[in-house]
Amino acid sequence: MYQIKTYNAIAPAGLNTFTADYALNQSEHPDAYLIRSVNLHDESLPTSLKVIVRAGAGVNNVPIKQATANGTAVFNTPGSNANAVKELIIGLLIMASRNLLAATTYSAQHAEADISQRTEHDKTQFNGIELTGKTLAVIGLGHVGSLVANAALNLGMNVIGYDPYLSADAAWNIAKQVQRAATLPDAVKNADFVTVHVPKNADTYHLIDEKALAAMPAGVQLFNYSRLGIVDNTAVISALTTKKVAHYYTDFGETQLAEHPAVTVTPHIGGSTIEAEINGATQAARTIMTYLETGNVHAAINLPDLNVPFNAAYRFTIIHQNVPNMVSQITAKLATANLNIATMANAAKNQTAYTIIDVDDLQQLSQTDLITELNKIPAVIRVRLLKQSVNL
Ligand SMILES: NC(=O)C1=CN([C@@H]2O[C@H](COP(=O)(O)OP(=O)(O)OC[C@H]3O[C@@H](n4cnc5c(N)ncnc54)[C@H](O)[C@@H]3O)[C@@H](O)[C@H]2O)C=CC1
Ligand SMILES: O=C(O)CCC(=O)C(=O)O
Repeated sequence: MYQIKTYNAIAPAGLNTFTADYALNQSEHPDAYLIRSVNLHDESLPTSLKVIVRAGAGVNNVPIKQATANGTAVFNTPGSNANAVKELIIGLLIMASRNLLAATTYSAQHAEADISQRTEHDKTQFNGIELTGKTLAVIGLGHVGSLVANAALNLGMNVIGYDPYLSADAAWNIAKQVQRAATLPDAVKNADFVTVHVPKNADTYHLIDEKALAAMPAGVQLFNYSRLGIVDNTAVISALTTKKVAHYYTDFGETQLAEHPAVTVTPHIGGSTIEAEINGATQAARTIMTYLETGNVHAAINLPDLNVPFNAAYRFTIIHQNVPNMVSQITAKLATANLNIATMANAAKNQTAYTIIDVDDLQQLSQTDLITELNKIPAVIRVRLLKQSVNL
């Protein structure tokens, strides 16, 4: 039985994806964590933990280095909530352009009997603009940014994208009418609206700072549905004071933003739709099952892709440092045990490498001995022995 520990509210419809071989929240020694936004940075990871899957996109709440050192694979569920964020951004763009917040607040405050006459007089103060023909800068064109860019094009907006690290796969998703900017200032210099959709990391901390704000035209409206810290809130408050920025919309509240009349804060609800939560939990459960049962890896944060059909009786999966001479040391251990290798594959990502070795004959006695021997190789981080679940 595999043991799963969940954090945060995980959609039950997604958890139902787990087969009867999986138990939820029943053990102090979990094989897997299925999480959303819980901050794991201050927790020590148990040695039993083989995989962490974040249902959602951002993994800034996961201590990746510590996980890798523990031999724990880390995944997210790319794209599972991107449509939810896109729809919210489009909703906010419409809200921003039609002064909907002020207009509905007015109506709530004027419920008197003769309101209809007064409304006809007062409504001009809520005159809006149309999005068609306006310019939107999209910073980060991954799963969320590409959907936002394409939807804004469909509303008749001019869309300028900036993403210096755009993957070839992600580029396929972007409509050709989205103009590519070579620099952040180029992307934002004519923007009526700027929306940021990048991961939080050392490079994106304060990506939107005083300098980036200075490059925007006066009266720009800014959206941060990525993470706290990607926009320098102090710089934004100054820019709001000088009316450089007309309004700031964000999913990430902070004391200095509270009650500012030109700031709208939503409580981290970008991915909070029934559909997105089910997508994320389902994708996370599938990722956990694939990794625990086959060791195969696709799009992990800290391991290379390695996908080998599991056709043999046994499989060793070995996470190790990406240093010379590892494969020969590993195969030497198997040769000493007189084992014939059916299939072997190896790949590396940054400082970490991953090796899969399939074998058909493995005596019960030699299993523990071999795992002990493989663990003795200095750069080995974690060895797992998987058994084929169906009889071959
Ligand atoms: N508010 C919410 O509830 C949600 C927030 N998010 C946040 O949005 C972020 C983006 O989500 P996805 O689009 O799904 O991720 P993604 O990984 O598909 O796309 C991120 C894109 O940002 C680009 N990028 C990285 N550094 C950049 C930089 N310095 N300048 C410009 N582009 C840069 C990458 O090349 C990539 O194309 C997540 O990391 C997460 O923090 C995502 C989903 C829900
Ligand atoms: O609703 C959630 O779990 C947060 C979504 C999010 O911020 C993300 O996917 O990065």
